[in-house]
Amino acid sequence: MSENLNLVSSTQEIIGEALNKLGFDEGMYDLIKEPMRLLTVRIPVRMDDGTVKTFTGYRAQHNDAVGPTKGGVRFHPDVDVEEVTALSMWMTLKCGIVDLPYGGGKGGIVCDPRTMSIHEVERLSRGYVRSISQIVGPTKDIPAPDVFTNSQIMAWMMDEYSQMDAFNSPGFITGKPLVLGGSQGRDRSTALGVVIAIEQAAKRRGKTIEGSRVVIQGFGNAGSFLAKFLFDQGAKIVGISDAYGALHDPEGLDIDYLLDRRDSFGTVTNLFDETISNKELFEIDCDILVPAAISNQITEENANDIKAEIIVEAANGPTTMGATKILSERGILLVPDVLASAGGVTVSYFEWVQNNQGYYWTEEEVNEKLREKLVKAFDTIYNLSENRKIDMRLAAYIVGIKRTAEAARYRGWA
Ligand SMILES: NC(=O)C1=CN([C@@H]2O[C@H](COP(=O)(O)OP(=O)(O)OC[C@H]3O[C@@H](n4cnc5c(N)ncnc54)[C@H](O)[C@@H]3O)[C@@H](O)[C@H]2O)C=CC1
Ligand SMILES: O=C(O)CCC(=O)C(=O)O
Repeated sequence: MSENLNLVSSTQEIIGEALNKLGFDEGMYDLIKEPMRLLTVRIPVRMDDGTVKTFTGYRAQHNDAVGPTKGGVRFHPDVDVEEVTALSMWMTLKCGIVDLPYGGGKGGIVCDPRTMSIHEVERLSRGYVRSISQIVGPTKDIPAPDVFTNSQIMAWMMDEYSQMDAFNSPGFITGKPLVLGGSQGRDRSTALGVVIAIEQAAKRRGKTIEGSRVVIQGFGNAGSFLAKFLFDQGAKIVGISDAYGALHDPEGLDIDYLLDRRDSFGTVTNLFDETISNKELFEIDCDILVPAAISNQITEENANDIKAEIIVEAANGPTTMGATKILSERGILLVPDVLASAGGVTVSYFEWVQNNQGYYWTEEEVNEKLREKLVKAFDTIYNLSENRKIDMRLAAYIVGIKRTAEAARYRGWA
């Protein structure tokens, strides 16, 4: 039988198991198994050549029992309703794990910004905000960056919303440039969160970052800052990739050189003649593996080829359920996405708090608060997984879904 690659049904399965272990009934599962709101929009955009092209976009709001929904917007050709739905569910789990007063949301547009001009991307970004404006807002649903979106796109989206609202609304979106109310540290927060997760995982295995051999899939916002942090702490980055291929050097890649030369979409392999495939990247001999690109990369097909002792998921949904089981049986410590990649939304929350207060913190304050939340979450989830003899993904789902389920029960929704 071929394995289940469906992101929604595999997420539903673990959520069902987590709710069951927490003692909630079928009614709660029925409420939480799908987004409460899911909007599909068609966005006409005037292209530079004068023609009009219509794009499809989505915004999923998984559950707002705890508070407004929160989550990024992805611009990618593979975006579809299944992916956006699963991503919104994972955001609920992340917010629960790091104890933020939010539910999960996520958005996406089916497009390839790598083939569009900057003006076309701006018109598309503004059109998306107009299309979803009725269901989003600083106290309803707060977007942020994700794959192939960045602080410039957040700035256009914030401006469009502010123009419609007729007053400045910095709290409408996070991941903004600093001059528009962005937070210190938001650009590197996802990577810093992953570093904290790696530190904690390494400690449990008697290892340190210094001297470890690391492979990272993806060299965008998450992957490139991560590579830099680890490189500066004395790790050897022996493999790195982008959408077109991968680089491998057993002696360690020169991360500063790669950072200098990469483009804004995290592409770096085009600079080299000798590359390997993303598939081969996962087979490289290393101590720590970090998928930091797209979903369904570690499957039953390649889980047995992985050499790393620790896997920390910076990407959303990189490992299938079947592969999670294989890796757990092989004794590999897998730190799941909903914990390891929660640094981004944590600092997004800090950004929103600062916008609401109109008072801004230093990068040291931001990083200290981020570390406190992530170390606490890691300890709770690791200890739960050890005590109950379950993998860290199920432990993370139990911790992550609890607050939403309790809030829904108090509200009388289930
Ligand atoms: N940016 C953020 O704050 C957060 C991002 N994440 C997750 O981290 C992952 C990476 O996101 P970002 O770094 O923000 O995106 P990005 O757009 O900055 O970089 C994406 C990277 O993935 C590579 N990539 C794209 N398609 C690929 C493919 N088919 N095969 C292999 N590589 C491919 C790109 O070449 C690029 O290097 C995603 O799963 C995202 O959802 C998770 C939490 C927060
Ligand atoms: O920063 C945020 O609000 C959301 C980040 C995000 O989309 C994610 O963690 O996948």
